[in-house]
Parts: sequence; structure tokens; C-alpha cells
Amino acid sequence: MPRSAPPSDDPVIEVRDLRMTYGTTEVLTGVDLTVDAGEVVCLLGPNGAGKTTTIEILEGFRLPSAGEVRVLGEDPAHAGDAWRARVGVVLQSWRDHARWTPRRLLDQLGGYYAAYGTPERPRPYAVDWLLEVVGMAEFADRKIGTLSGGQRRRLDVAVGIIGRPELLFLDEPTAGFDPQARRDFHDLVHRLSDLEGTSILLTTHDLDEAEKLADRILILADGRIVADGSPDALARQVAGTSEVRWACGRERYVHGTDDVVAFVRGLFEQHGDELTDLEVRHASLEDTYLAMVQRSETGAPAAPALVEVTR
Ligand SMILES: Nc1ncnc2c1ncn2[C@@H]1O[C@H](COP(=O)(O)OP(=O)(O)OP(=O)(O)O)[C@@H](O)[C@H]1O
Repeated sequence: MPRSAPPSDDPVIEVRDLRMTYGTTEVLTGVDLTVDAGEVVCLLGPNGAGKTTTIEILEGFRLPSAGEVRVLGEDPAHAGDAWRARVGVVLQSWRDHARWTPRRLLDQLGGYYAAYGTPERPRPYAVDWLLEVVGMAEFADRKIGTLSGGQRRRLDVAVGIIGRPELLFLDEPTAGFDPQARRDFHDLVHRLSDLEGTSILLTTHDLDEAEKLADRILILADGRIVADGSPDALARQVAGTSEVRWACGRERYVHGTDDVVAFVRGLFEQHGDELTDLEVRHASLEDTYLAMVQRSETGAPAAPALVEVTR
């Protein structure tokens, strides 16, 4: 596939004060977020926080109660077919056309996008290439109805990107994937982002996946975005971000610190040759995430992720 033109400077997604109420329940209470062209942004949040609601509003499948939403420069609620051809959506498990083969389905769907191709961004992707990159080449000519859950999920991804989208929405894309399929999928996201310049907004509950894929992480809790930054930048916002474990003779110790070098230097000065073991663990995205969500729920400053204990 040819490399696409470099992304423009305009944000691909701009959301201001987005609100969503179901009945009397206010699920989104003022979401502000921006996604720049070419970014991979991961939206995290507890169950029921409103991630799917937010994504569906951005996809134009759900009308918000209030707020300003621009996706690729348009309001998704009123955008037309040309806009939709530029946006990729991976929906939950493809169940239609059980007697068709993945190749035929992708051929058919790809045909709809041809009219929206441009010299810089020809559409759709070549079906053989796509079948290969989503790891479906060996199932390409099987009936869709006979595919396993994980194989079908790969087909969902292929269906979502056949039109060579500039912006791709992925709502829990790897749920049900085995470790190999998950790794293949991560490679695909990197490929789309690095080689195609595709902007990607995804949700996941797998923090390891978020850390691997995201340029930037957004945490949605209590109806709004409570944290926004790279995994490293978020970790630095949480106090006591590293854990030092050491042993002196038969005694073992643990201490949380945000200045590992100074602390370890002090340990050597104090114990020198008596140290028999030393291990440093930096706060994981999970530590950071849990501290941030806890802070938003209680309104209190994030508790140090690690507490000092001995033995
Ligand atoms: N059509 C609807 N009618 C009424 N309430 C809804 C509707 N859709 C979602 N909700 C409620 O809105 C809240 C947010 O749901 P949403 O699916 O957006 O959360 P989520 O963050 O994607 O959750 P999860 O991580 O569990 O997938 C939940 O309390 C849910 O019950």
C-alpha cells in the first residue's frame, strides 16, 4: 500500500462540554477531549463510565443531550456519506451473511468505498492485502457462519478498515482474542498508525494493551475526563510512584518513593555490603489508573500508590 499524505494540523476530534442523560441519569456531565491527526488515543474508565456512549456519539450513532462535537470537521449527527466513508467503525461480531466468505464480503463492502477514493488516499484497501494483515488469509474462503469467535472478531476489524479510514474507532477490539491474535492486532494498529497515518480512538479494559498502543490516555470517570496524558506523564502525577524492595540479611523491606535514585543511594550509604537483594518497580499504568479513578470518585487527592511497610 502506498504511504498516505501526512496528517493535517487540525484535530480530527474536538469535543467540548459533551453531556448525555439517559432518563434522569446524567452519564456524561461535561466531557472535553481532543484527538490530533495521527494519534492513537485510548479511552479508559470503569464499567458504566460512558465510554461506549461517548464513542457512539462520535460515530454519529447516538445523539448527545448537549455539547459541541466535531469529527473530521463535521458534526457526526448530521454528516453525510462522504464523511462516513472516511471513518472506520469496528462493530461487535459480524453475524450477517453467514453463507458468504470473508473474501466476498470484503469485496462487496469495499466496492461501496471506491467512489470516495482520492489520488492521495485510494479506497478501498486491496482485499488480499487486508486479509493478510488481519491474519485471515487462511479463513478467507470459509463460510462466515463456520468461523470461531476470535476469527469473526478479526473479520470485524477487516470490515471496519476496508474503506481505508482516516479515523478509526475501536470499542474493546481485542475482547475474546487469544494472545497471538492480540499481538497481531497490536501490530496492525501500529501499522495503521505509523504507515497509514490513521488516527485511532479505542477503548479497552486491558491496561497493558493501553500502555502498548496509546500515544495518549484519557480516563473517563464520574462523567468527565479526569486524566489526559501519556502513560509516563500520568504516572508522574501520582505520588509515590516507585516501589523499592530490598533485603538486609534475612529481613525484607518495601518502600514507596518518588525519588528512587536518592533513596537507593541512601540505602547503600546506610547498609552497604549488608544489602543482599534490591529490586525497583515503577508504578504501572494500573497503579496510576486506580489512583486516578479513586481520586475522582472520592474527590480526594490520590493516595500514595505505595505505602511504607517492613518485612
Ligand atoms: N440506551 C440506554 N438507555 C439507558 N441507559 C443507558 C443506555 N446506554 C447506556 N446506558 C447507561 O449509561 C451508562 C454508561 O454506559 P456505557 O455503555 O456508555 O459505559 P461504558 O463505559 O462503555 O461501560 P463498559 O466498560 O461496561 O462497557 C451505564 O450506566 C449504562 O447502563
